[in-house]
Amino acid sequence: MTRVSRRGLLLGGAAAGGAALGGGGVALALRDGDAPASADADEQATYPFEGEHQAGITTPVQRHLYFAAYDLTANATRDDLRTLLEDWTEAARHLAQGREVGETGAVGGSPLAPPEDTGEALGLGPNGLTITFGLGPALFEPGRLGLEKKRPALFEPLPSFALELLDEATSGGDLCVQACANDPQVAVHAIRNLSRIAFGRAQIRWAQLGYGRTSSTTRDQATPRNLMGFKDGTRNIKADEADELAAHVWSGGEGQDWFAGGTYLVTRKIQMLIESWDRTRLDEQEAIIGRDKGKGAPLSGDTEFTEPDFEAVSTATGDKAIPMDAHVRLAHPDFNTGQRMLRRGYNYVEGNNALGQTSAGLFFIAFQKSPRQFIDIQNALARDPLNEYIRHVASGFFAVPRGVRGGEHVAQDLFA
Ligand SMILES: C=CC1=C(C)c2cc3[nH]c(cc4nc(cc5[nH]c(cc1n2)c(C)c5CCC(=O)O)C(CCC(=O)O)=C4C)c(C)c3C=C
Ligand SMILES: [Fe+2]
Repeated sequence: MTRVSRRGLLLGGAAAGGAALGGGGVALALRDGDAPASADADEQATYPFEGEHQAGITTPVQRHLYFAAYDLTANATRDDLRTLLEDWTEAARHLAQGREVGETGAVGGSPLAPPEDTGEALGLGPNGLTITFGLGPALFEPGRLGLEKKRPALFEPLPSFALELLDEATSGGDLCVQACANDPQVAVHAIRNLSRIAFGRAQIRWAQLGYGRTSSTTRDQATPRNLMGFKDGTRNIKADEADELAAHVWSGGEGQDWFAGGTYLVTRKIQMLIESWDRTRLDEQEAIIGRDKGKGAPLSGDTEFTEPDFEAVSTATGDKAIPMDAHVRLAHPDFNTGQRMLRRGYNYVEGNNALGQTSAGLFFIAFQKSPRQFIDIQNALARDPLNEYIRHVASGFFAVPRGVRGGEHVAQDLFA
């Protein structure tokens, strides 16, 4: 289906049917847990689309995100869903290698017909693009697509949470696609072309652009900062922690074989009251998070990666060094029956509102084997003083099927 690699075009080479990147060994194929080591390597990186689990979960977090949720058209059938996932899988296999969509790509077709590929990624490398597909709970509603008997036991809509102010129009969805890449245009190109492919079967319900990762999934990546200025992702689950991934991220299927090796994806658009935060004393900011703002160490002391000591007492105040309601205490596995999650969020900035306040925040993304992990930790955060400075304004919840192997399409066993 794919005509030519985008890099092949940049180098002036025709590469019909060739490797992901033409031009004398410029390709940099990485395993899912490996991070590229330079800017050029970032641009040339490719991650395998196929694997035991979908890419874009443990993959070293790329710099940009374009996330889209889709609704099936009102009269779409189970067969429409299956063929859509088939077509999306085929396109994603090629996009992940930095190749154009369609037989004739962006400029190789008839001048009398619209091009098959939209073309804005011509000349850009693969940029480590990963495409991750998810299914929304409404697909399993009785009487809708005949999939009710295939619903994983834990896949119920999320409950409502304290203080959230969700916008329905930018929440939920029947399907989701997470595109992550080191170049924003590459991520946007992927979603745009997948949306074209969906035409007549599904349309975008909401989409979110994110920049500046707010977590790391490998030890090679420095911990990035969120828009509150704090290092975020220090204690995230890392790609090489196989036992932690098995314990907290990969589902056993809940009696549904098609879902074994999958995971649940929760997104939360969390608006930050940036201007109020910026007028808050440094020591108060640090007490709210429970970590030092400079190096990211827990307030109990030492370095970023030192385990927090929740019993340590501040000699200055006689109180607990990490306050009883600090974010990192409330979210820590020790106080949440050992539960953890793999976080993979991004910053977002969307101009200003009518009051001149910055419309910015965290597009929180977490993968977990059970929705309970998110629910319990989010409930624990109900008394987080951080809530004075944030508001959850949108929510997404999806079942992410296992990865595909040669010739398969995403969620193939769902239709068996
Ligand atoms: C329900 C889950 C979580 C939401 C929502 C959430 C929002 C949120 N978090 C920060 C900033 C930080 N979070 C940190 C750690 C951390 N946060 C969660 C969960 C949620 N956060 C967890 C599970 C953890 C790790 C706890 C642990 O195992 O120790 C940190 C510290 C650095 C780190 O470990 O990542 C920061 C900083 C913001 C600003 C925010 C909402 C806007
Ligand atoms: Fe957090």
